[in-house]
Amino acid sequence: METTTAKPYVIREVPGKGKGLIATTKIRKGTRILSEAPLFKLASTQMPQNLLEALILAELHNLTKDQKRAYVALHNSYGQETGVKPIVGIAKTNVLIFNPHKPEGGLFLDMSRVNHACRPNAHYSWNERTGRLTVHALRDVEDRQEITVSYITQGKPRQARQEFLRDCFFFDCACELCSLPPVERDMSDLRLLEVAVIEDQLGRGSGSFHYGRALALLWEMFRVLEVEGVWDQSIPKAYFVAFQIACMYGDETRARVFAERALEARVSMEGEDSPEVVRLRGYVEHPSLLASWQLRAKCPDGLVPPPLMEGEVDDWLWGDMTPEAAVGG
Ligand SMILES: C[S@@+](CC[C@H](N)C(=O)[O-])C[C@H]1O[C@@H](n2cnc3c(N)ncnc32)[C@H](O)[C@@H]1O
Repeated sequence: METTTAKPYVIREVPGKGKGLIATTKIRKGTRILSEAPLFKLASTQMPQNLLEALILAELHNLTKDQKRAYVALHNSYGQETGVKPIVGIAKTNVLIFNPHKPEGGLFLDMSRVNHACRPNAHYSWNERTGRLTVHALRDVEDRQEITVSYITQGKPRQARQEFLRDCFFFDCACELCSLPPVERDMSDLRLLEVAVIEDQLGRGSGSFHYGRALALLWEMFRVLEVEGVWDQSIPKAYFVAFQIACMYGDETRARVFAERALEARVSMEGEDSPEVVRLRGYVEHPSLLASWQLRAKCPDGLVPPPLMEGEVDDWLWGDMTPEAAVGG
Protein backbone atom coordinates (compact mmCIF):
# COMPACT_ATOMS: atom_id res chain seq x y z
CA MET A 1 0.00 0.00 0.00
CA GLU A 2 1.26 3.47 -0.88
CA THR A 3 1.14 6.07 1.88
CA THR A 4 1.63 9.73 1.13
CA THR A 5 3.66 11.87 3.55
CA ALA A 6 2.37 15.31 2.53
CA LYS A 7 -1.37 15.77 2.07
CA PRO A 8 -2.17 14.87 -1.56
CA TYR A 9 -5.13 17.28 -1.61
CA VAL A 10 -6.27 20.82 -0.89
CA ILE A 11 -9.62 22.00 0.47
CA ARG A 12 -11.37 24.19 -2.10
CA GLU A 13 -14.76 25.42 -3.27
CA VAL A 14 -16.47 22.88 -5.55
CA PRO A 15 -19.28 24.24 -7.73
CA GLY A 16 -22.68 23.38 -6.21
CA LYS A 17 -21.26 21.50 -3.21
CA GLY A 18 -19.57 24.04 -0.93
CA LYS A 19 -16.01 23.07 -0.06
CA GLY A 20 -14.45 19.74 -1.01
CA LEU A 21 -11.13 17.88 -1.24
CA ILE A 22 -9.27 18.25 -4.54
CA ALA A 23 -6.31 16.00 -5.42
CA THR A 24 -3.05 17.86 -6.01
CA THR A 25 -1.36 14.86 -7.61
CA LYS A 26 -2.33 11.56 -9.19
CA ILE A 27 -3.34 9.19 -6.38
CA ARG A 28 -3.13 5.48 -7.10
CA LYS A 29 -5.81 2.96 -6.12
CA GLY A 30 -5.20 1.68 -2.58
CA THR A 31 -3.24 4.74 -1.43
CA ARG A 32 -3.98 6.07 2.05
CA ILE A 33 -5.09 9.63 1.29
CA LEU A 34 -5.86 10.75 4.80
CA SER A 35 -5.31 9.53 8.36
CA GLU A 36 -6.90 11.81 10.93
CA ALA A 37 -7.48 11.77 14.70
CA PRO A 38 -10.78 13.29 15.88
CA LEU A 39 -10.79 16.84 17.18
CA PHE A 40 -13.13 15.44 19.82
CA LYS A 41 -15.50 12.53 20.32
CA LEU A 42 -19.18 12.58 21.26
CA ALA A 43 -21.12 9.69 22.78
CA SER A 44 -24.01 10.61 20.46
CA THR A 45 -25.52 13.57 18.62
CA GLN A 46 -29.07 12.27 19.25
CA MET A 47 -29.98 13.93 22.54
CA PRO A 48 -31.82 17.08 23.71
CA GLN A 49 -30.24 20.21 22.20
CA ASN A 50 -29.25 21.83 25.52
CA LEU A 51 -27.44 18.66 26.63
CA LEU A 52 -25.63 18.29 23.32
CA GLU A 53 -24.68 21.97 23.36
CA ALA A 54 -23.20 21.61 26.85
CA LEU A 55 -21.12 18.60 25.72
CA ILE A 56 -19.85 20.44 22.63
CA LEU A 57 -18.95 23.56 24.63
CA ALA A 58 -17.01 21.42 27.10
CA GLU A 59 -15.05 19.86 24.19
CA LEU A 60 -14.44 23.23 22.49
CA HIS A 61 -13.10 24.58 25.78
CA ASN A 62 -10.13 22.16 25.49
CA LEU A 63 -9.22 23.21 21.95
CA THR A 64 -6.75 25.82 20.68
CA LYS A 65 -8.00 29.09 19.16
CA ASP A 66 -7.23 27.85 15.65
CA GLN A 67 -9.11 24.60 16.24
CA LYS A 68 -12.13 26.50 17.58
CA ARG A 69 -12.03 28.74 14.53
CA ALA A 70 -11.82 25.74 12.23
CA TYR A 71 -14.82 24.17 14.03
CA VAL A 72 -17.11 27.19 13.65
CA ALA A 73 -16.09 27.51 9.98
CA LEU A 74 -17.40 24.00 9.18
CA HIS A 75 -20.50 23.49 7.09
CA ASN A 76 -23.86 23.62 8.91
CA SER A 77 -26.82 21.96 7.19
CA TYR A 78 -29.26 23.11 9.88
CA GLY A 79 -30.67 26.50 8.86
CA GLN A 80 -32.26 28.99 11.27
CA GLU A 81 -35.73 27.65 10.49
CA THR A 82 -34.83 24.32 12.13
CA GLY A 83 -34.30 25.96 15.52
CA VAL A 84 -30.98 24.12 15.86
CA LYS A 85 -28.23 26.40 17.19
CA PRO A 86 -25.24 26.74 14.80
CA ILE A 87 -22.76 25.24 17.27
CA VAL A 88 -25.00 22.16 17.55
CA GLY A 89 -25.88 22.11 13.83
CA ILE A 90 -22.17 21.96 12.95
CA ALA A 91 -21.73 18.86 15.13
CA LYS A 92 -24.89 17.23 13.76
CA THR A 93 -23.71 17.90 10.18
CA ASN A 94 -20.13 16.72 10.60
CA VAL A 95 -19.79 14.20 13.43
CA LEU A 96 -19.03 10.86 11.86
CA ILE A 97 -20.36 7.72 13.53
CA PHE A 98 -17.52 5.20 14.14
CA ASN A 99 -19.61 2.08 13.85
CA PRO A 100 -23.13 1.82 12.37
CA HIS A 101 -24.27 -0.19 15.40
CA LYS A 102 -23.32 2.43 18.02
CA PRO A 103 -24.12 6.16 18.30
CA GLU A 104 -20.55 7.23 19.24
CA GLY A 105 -18.70 9.39 16.72
CA GLY A 106 -15.97 11.96 16.18
CA LEU A 107 -15.48 15.37 14.64
CA PHE A 108 -12.74 15.43 11.97
CA LEU A 109 -11.66 18.70 10.35
CA ASP A 110 -10.42 17.43 6.97
CA MET A 111 -12.84 14.51 6.68
CA SER A 112 -15.73 16.95 7.31
CA ARG A 113 -14.90 18.56 3.97
CA VAL A 114 -15.17 15.39 1.89
CA ASN A 115 -18.26 15.45 -0.33
CA HIS A 116 -20.46 12.53 -1.25
CA ALA A 117 -20.71 10.62 -4.55
CA CYS A 118 -22.88 7.55 -5.13
CA ARG A 119 -19.98 5.94 -7.05
CA PRO A 120 -17.11 7.44 -5.03
CA ASN A 121 -13.38 7.25 -5.70
CA ALA A 122 -12.45 6.86 -2.03
CA HIS A 123 -13.54 4.93 1.06
CA TYR A 124 -13.37 5.99 4.71
CA SER A 125 -13.21 3.82 7.79
CA TRP A 126 -12.67 4.32 11.51
CA ASN A 127 -9.74 2.33 12.90
CA GLU A 128 -10.49 1.47 16.53
CA ARG A 129 -6.93 0.21 17.12
CA THR A 130 -5.13 3.36 16.00
CA GLY A 131 -7.88 5.80 17.02
CA ARG A 132 -7.74 7.37 13.54
CA LEU A 133 -10.03 7.72 10.58
CA THR A 134 -8.52 6.72 7.25
CA VAL A 135 -9.48 7.44 3.65
CA HIS A 136 -8.14 5.22 0.83
CA ALA A 137 -8.42 5.59 -2.94
CA LEU A 138 -10.87 3.04 -4.41
CA ARG A 139 -9.58 3.74 -7.91
CA ASP A 140 -6.91 5.94 -9.44
CA VAL A 141 -7.71 9.60 -8.73
CA GLU A 142 -6.37 12.06 -11.28
CA ASP A 143 -4.59 15.29 -10.38
CA ARG A 144 -7.21 18.05 -9.74
CA GLN A 145 -10.06 15.54 -9.52
CA GLU A 146 -12.38 15.76 -6.51
CA ILE A 147 -11.95 13.10 -3.80
CA THR A 148 -15.36 11.72 -2.81
CA VAL A 149 -16.70 9.09 -0.44
CA SER A 150 -20.16 7.57 -0.08
CA TYR A 151 -22.31 8.73 2.83
CA ILE A 152 -24.52 5.69 2.18
CA THR A 153 -23.42 2.34 3.57
CA GLN A 154 -25.37 0.17 1.12
CA GLY A 155 -25.91 0.36 -2.63
CA LYS A 156 -29.47 1.53 -3.34
CA PRO A 157 -31.32 2.55 -6.51
CA ARG A 158 -31.22 6.25 -7.37
CA GLN A 159 -34.54 7.32 -5.85
CA ALA A 160 -33.79 5.64 -2.50
CA ARG A 161 -30.31 7.24 -2.47
CA GLN A 162 -31.73 10.67 -3.24
CA GLU A 163 -34.38 10.36 -0.49
CA PHE A 164 -31.80 9.20 2.05
CA LEU A 165 -29.42 12.07 1.25
CA ARG A 166 -32.23 14.63 1.34
CA ASP A 167 -33.59 13.34 4.67
CA CYS A 168 -30.26 12.88 6.43
CA PHE A 169 -27.93 15.43 4.78
CA PHE A 170 -30.37 17.99 3.28
CA PHE A 171 -28.97 18.03 -0.24
CA ASP A 172 -29.98 16.89 -3.71
CA CYS A 173 -27.22 14.66 -5.02
CA ALA A 174 -25.98 15.66 -8.44
CA CYS A 175 -23.12 13.15 -8.63
CA GLU A 176 -22.08 11.42 -11.86
CA LEU A 177 -24.16 8.30 -11.19
CA CYS A 178 -27.30 10.30 -10.31
CA SER A 179 -26.80 12.46 -13.42
CA LEU A 180 -26.66 9.59 -15.95
CA PRO A 181 -29.08 9.82 -18.89
CA PRO A 182 -32.46 8.19 -17.96
CA VAL A 183 -31.87 4.92 -19.84
CA GLU A 184 -28.43 4.33 -18.30
CA ARG A 185 -29.77 5.38 -14.91
CA ASP A 186 -32.59 2.82 -15.16
CA MET A 187 -30.13 0.09 -16.20
CA SER A 188 -27.96 0.95 -13.21
CA ASP A 189 -31.01 0.82 -10.90
CA LEU A 190 -31.96 -2.59 -12.26
CA ARG A 191 -28.46 -3.92 -11.59
CA LEU A 192 -28.44 -2.53 -8.04
CA LEU A 193 -31.87 -4.05 -7.42
CA GLU A 194 -30.64 -7.39 -8.71
CA VAL A 195 -27.70 -7.26 -6.28
CA ALA A 196 -30.08 -6.41 -3.40
CA VAL A 197 -32.38 -9.32 -4.33
CA ILE A 198 -29.43 -11.76 -4.42
CA GLU A 199 -28.12 -10.45 -1.08
CA ASP A 200 -31.56 -10.96 0.39
CA GLN A 201 -31.85 -14.47 -1.03
CA LEU A 202 -28.42 -15.39 0.29
CA GLY A 203 -29.18 -13.90 3.70
CA ARG A 204 -32.54 -15.61 4.11
CA GLY A 205 -31.96 -18.78 2.22
CA SER A 206 -28.45 -19.88 3.12
CA GLY A 207 -29.90 -22.74 5.19
CA SER A 208 -32.06 -24.05 2.37
CA PHE A 209 -29.74 -23.79 -0.66
CA HIS A 210 -27.51 -26.44 -1.93
CA TYR A 211 -23.92 -25.32 -2.27
CA GLY A 212 -23.85 -25.11 -6.07
CA ARG A 213 -26.92 -22.84 -6.08
CA ALA A 214 -25.41 -20.50 -3.46
CA LEU A 215 -22.19 -20.29 -5.51
CA ALA A 216 -24.22 -19.57 -8.66
CA LEU A 217 -25.98 -16.68 -6.92
CA LEU A 218 -22.68 -15.29 -5.69
CA TRP A 219 -21.13 -15.60 -9.12
CA GLU A 220 -24.10 -13.71 -10.62
CA MET A 221 -23.77 -11.00 -7.97
CA PHE A 222 -20.06 -10.44 -8.69
CA ARG A 223 -20.81 -10.34 -12.41
CA VAL A 224 -23.48 -7.66 -11.94
CA LEU A 225 -21.27 -5.64 -9.57
CA GLU A 226 -18.50 -5.75 -12.18
CA VAL A 227 -20.79 -4.58 -15.01
CA GLU A 228 -22.05 -1.80 -12.71
CA GLY A 229 -18.43 -0.78 -12.03
CA VAL A 230 -18.76 -1.19 -8.27
CA TRP A 231 -15.51 -1.32 -6.36
CA ASP A 232 -16.30 -0.48 -2.77
CA GLN A 233 -16.85 -2.28 0.50
CA SER A 234 -19.64 -4.37 -1.01
CA ILE A 235 -16.86 -6.39 -2.71
CA PRO A 236 -15.00 -7.57 0.43
CA LYS A 237 -18.38 -8.04 2.12
CA ALA A 238 -19.59 -10.27 -0.72
CA TYR A 239 -16.36 -12.28 -0.67
CA PHE A 240 -16.81 -12.72 3.06
CA VAL A 241 -20.32 -14.10 2.51
CA ALA A 242 -18.84 -16.46 -0.09
CA PHE A 243 -16.21 -17.47 2.47
CA GLN A 244 -18.89 -18.16 5.10
CA ILE A 245 -20.91 -20.30 2.70
CA ALA A 246 -17.84 -22.31 1.64
CA CYS A 247 -17.06 -22.80 5.35
CA MET A 248 -20.56 -24.08 6.03
CA TYR A 249 -19.87 -26.87 3.56
CA GLY A 250 -16.39 -27.54 4.87
CA ASP A 251 -14.88 -26.54 1.48
CA GLU A 252 -11.57 -25.35 2.88
CA THR A 253 -9.79 -24.70 -0.42
CA ARG A 254 -12.50 -22.45 -1.80
CA ALA A 255 -13.07 -20.81 1.61
CA ARG A 256 -9.41 -19.81 1.71
CA VAL A 257 -9.54 -18.26 -1.78
CA PHE A 258 -12.68 -16.27 -0.90
CA ALA A 259 -11.06 -15.11 2.36
CA GLU A 260 -7.90 -14.09 0.44
CA ARG A 261 -10.02 -12.02 -1.98
CA ALA A 262 -11.92 -10.37 0.87
CA LEU A 263 -8.59 -9.64 2.55
CA GLU A 264 -6.96 -8.21 -0.58
CA ALA A 265 -9.92 -5.86 -1.16
CA ARG A 266 -10.04 -4.78 2.51
CA VAL A 267 -6.30 -4.04 2.55
CA SER A 268 -6.67 -1.72 -0.44
CA MET A 269 -9.66 0.04 1.20
CA GLU A 270 -8.50 0.21 4.83
CA GLY A 271 -4.78 -0.60 4.99
CA GLU A 272 -2.77 -3.31 6.75
CA ASP A 273 -3.44 -1.86 10.21
CA SER A 274 -7.23 -2.23 9.94
CA PRO A 275 -8.73 -4.54 12.60
CA GLU A 276 -10.90 -6.10 9.88
CA VAL A 277 -7.75 -6.92 7.88
CA VAL A 278 -6.20 -8.60 10.91
CA ARG A 279 -9.40 -10.63 11.44
CA LEU A 280 -9.53 -11.69 7.77
CA ARG A 281 -5.86 -12.68 7.79
CA GLY A 282 -6.68 -15.09 10.60
CA TYR A 283 -9.40 -16.69 8.45
CA VAL A 284 -7.11 -16.99 5.43
CA GLU A 285 -4.67 -18.95 7.57
CA HIS A 286 -7.32 -21.00 9.43
CA PRO A 287 -10.75 -20.99 7.70
CA SER A 288 -11.98 -23.53 10.25
CA LEU A 289 -11.85 -20.78 12.94
CA LEU A 290 -15.18 -19.52 11.61
CA ALA A 291 -18.06 -20.47 13.93
CA SER A 292 -20.16 -21.86 11.07
CA TRP A 293 -17.39 -24.18 9.91
CA GLN A 294 -19.01 -27.36 8.59
CA LEU A 295 -22.27 -26.39 10.30
CA ARG A 296 -24.28 -28.25 7.71
CA ALA A 297 -23.96 -31.74 6.37
CA LYS A 298 -21.72 -32.09 3.35
CA CYS A 299 -23.34 -31.47 -0.01
CA PRO A 300 -24.67 -34.56 -1.79
CA ASP A 301 -22.29 -35.87 -4.48
CA GLY A 302 -22.66 -34.06 -7.77
CA LEU A 303 -23.67 -30.74 -6.19
CA VAL A 304 -20.22 -29.78 -4.93
CA PRO A 305 -18.23 -27.91 -7.59
CA PRO A 306 -15.13 -29.78 -8.73
CA PRO A 307 -11.73 -29.51 -6.98
CA LEU A 308 -9.07 -27.00 -8.03
CA MET A 309 -7.41 -27.48 -11.40
CA GLU A 310 -4.11 -25.73 -11.75
CA GLY A 311 -4.15 -22.42 -13.62
CA GLU A 312 -7.94 -22.20 -13.73
CA VAL A 313 -8.72 -20.54 -10.43
CA ASP A 314 -11.78 -18.61 -11.55
CA ASP A 315 -13.31 -21.52 -13.49
CA TRP A 316 -12.71 -23.81 -10.58
CA LEU A 317 -13.83 -21.31 -7.95
CA TRP A 318 -17.33 -20.97 -9.24
CA GLY A 319 -17.80 -24.43 -10.73
CA ASP A 320 -19.71 -24.70 -14.00
CA MET A 321 -21.81 -21.55 -13.77
CA THR A 322 -24.62 -21.19 -16.24
CA PRO A 323 -27.51 -18.69 -16.20
CA GLU A 324 -29.80 -21.71 -15.44
CA ALA A 325 -27.79 -22.50 -12.32
CA ALA A 326 -28.15 -18.92 -11.09
CA VAL A 327 -31.93 -18.80 -11.45
CA GLY A 328 -32.81 -22.40 -10.71
CA GLY A 329 -32.36 -24.49 -7.55
C1 LIG B 1 -19.95 16.93 5.57
S1 LIG B 1 -20.28 18.27 4.51
C2 LIG B 1 -19.12 18.08 3.22
C3 LIG B 1 -18.29 19.32 3.02
C4 LIG B 1 -19.06 20.55 2.65
N1 LIG B 1 -19.26 20.62 1.20
C5 LIG B 1 -18.39 21.83 3.13
O1 LIG B 1 -18.47 22.85 2.45
O2 LIG B 1 -17.82 21.79 4.22
C6 LIG B 1 -21.80 17.72 3.79
C7 LIG B 1 -22.46 18.76 2.94
O3 LIG B 1 -21.75 18.95 1.72
C8 LIG B 1 -22.64 19.13 0.62
N2 LIG B 1 -22.50 17.98 -0.29
C9 LIG B 1 -21.81 16.85 -0.08
N3 LIG B 1 -21.89 16.04 -1.14
C10 LIG B 1 -22.67 16.64 -2.05
C11 LIG B 1 -23.17 16.26 -3.35
N4 LIG B 1 -22.86 15.09 -3.93
N5 LIG B 1 -23.96 17.12 -4.02
C12 LIG B 1 -24.30 18.32 -3.45
N6 LIG B 1 -23.87 18.73 -2.22
C13 LIG B 1 -23.07 17.89 -1.53
C14 LIG B 1 -24.03 19.16 1.23
O4 LIG B 1 -24.36 20.51 1.52
C15 LIG B 1 -23.86 18.40 2.54
O5 LIG B 1 -24.82 18.73 3.50
